Amino acid sequence: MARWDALVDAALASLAARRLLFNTRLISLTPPLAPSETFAGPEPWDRDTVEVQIDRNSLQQWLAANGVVSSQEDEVNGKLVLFSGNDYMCLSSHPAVREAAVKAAQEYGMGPRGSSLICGYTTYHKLVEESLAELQKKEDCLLCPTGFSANTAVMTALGSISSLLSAGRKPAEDERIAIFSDALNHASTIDGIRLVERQQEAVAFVYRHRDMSHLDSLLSSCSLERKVVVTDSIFSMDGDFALLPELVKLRRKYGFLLVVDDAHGTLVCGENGGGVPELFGCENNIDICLGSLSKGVGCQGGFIACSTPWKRLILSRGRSFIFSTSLPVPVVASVNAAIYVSKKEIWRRSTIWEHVRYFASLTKLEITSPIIVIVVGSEEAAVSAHRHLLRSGFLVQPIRPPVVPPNSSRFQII
Ligand SMILES: Cc1ncc(COP(=O)(O)O)c(C=O)c1O
Repeated sequence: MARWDALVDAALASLAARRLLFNTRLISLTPPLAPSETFAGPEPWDRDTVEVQIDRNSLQQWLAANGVVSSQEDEVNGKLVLFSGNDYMCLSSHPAVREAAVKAAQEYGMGPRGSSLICGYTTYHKLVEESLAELQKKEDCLLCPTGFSANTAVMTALGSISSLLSAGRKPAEDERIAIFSDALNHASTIDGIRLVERQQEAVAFVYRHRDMSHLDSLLSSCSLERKVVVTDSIFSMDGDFALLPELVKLRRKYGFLLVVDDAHGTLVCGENGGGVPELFGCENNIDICLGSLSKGVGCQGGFIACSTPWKRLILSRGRSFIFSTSLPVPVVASVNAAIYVSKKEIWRRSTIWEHVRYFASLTKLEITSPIIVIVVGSEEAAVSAHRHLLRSGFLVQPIRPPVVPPNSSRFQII
């Protein structure tokens, strides 16, 4: 989007003039070797990611929580099958991922502990940024401590454009950024928007969940020029996809900046694991694609894939990136190994989708993504079903108000 490119360039020039344009400072470490072994199908360790041992006291406490009185019959053997984790690809327990973390820890401990702008950015971080940029078909990428901080960093950097271009005064109303956000976006996006609203750098418009005609009417009646639309790619509480092709059409019509949080799609969706943008073939029409490294990648951290000028702006103005310690080297080494494995063991991705189809055929529910949501209604019904599931050996966390609206308590099965 030419308009946004010009705005980012102007913001960067303003930062440069004030000597506030930062960059990461590379600490040189010997690059990690490629993992020694990958596998043609599931192995026993894959079970480690979906099975946990719970001691009897904890289990009693879980059962007793929420006012439910537990009883003798509540004694289960303590081994639970997890349906509440986000480790879609079962990569967290992969030998290559473990080995990479161990090796890096032995060689470097946790690595230099500081913000990436001070001393926390190493050859390992750079390598992972490069492979994520390639995966997301973007020019560049920035690693962040978490997916949450990636979202707030993007929002504060966006908001800073209004301040930087308003020559030292509070941005006038027509200089603010109009952020259009899906009603069911993740808390990290919402908090990021709240921050920039508080700074009077942006005005937020919340459109009804996936309602493109509502978004269209909000966009057409908004006189602010600097428009941004932000959406999750898969909504974690409903398990449905953002309508990316329709958003791309609206982007063409209005010239807004499109920001997608692909936290649940990275490695999971698309032929190469490029996420929901790859699934819909619209990577080139998404300006900023961010995500989490704690879900499909099975490790920890967040990333922002974008153009180099955007990266420069975010690392100079994204407060949750600047003022936070960078990811430890063993974690980054494990992310590097996980991405490598996901390219080699493509059966992992197809297995997820086989499971989705199998679950749909068993339950006859209309299921479209690997986040399966079963709405049970009242909190009491959810707590009682949760207890029943626990006693049957399944850990499926109920999601209740205020996270979801009253009377729509549900199970999120991942
Ligand atoms: C859509 C979405 N965005 C961002 C996040 C935050 O990611 P992280 O756990 O890496 O902070 C989550 C995690 O729950 C999420 O579901």
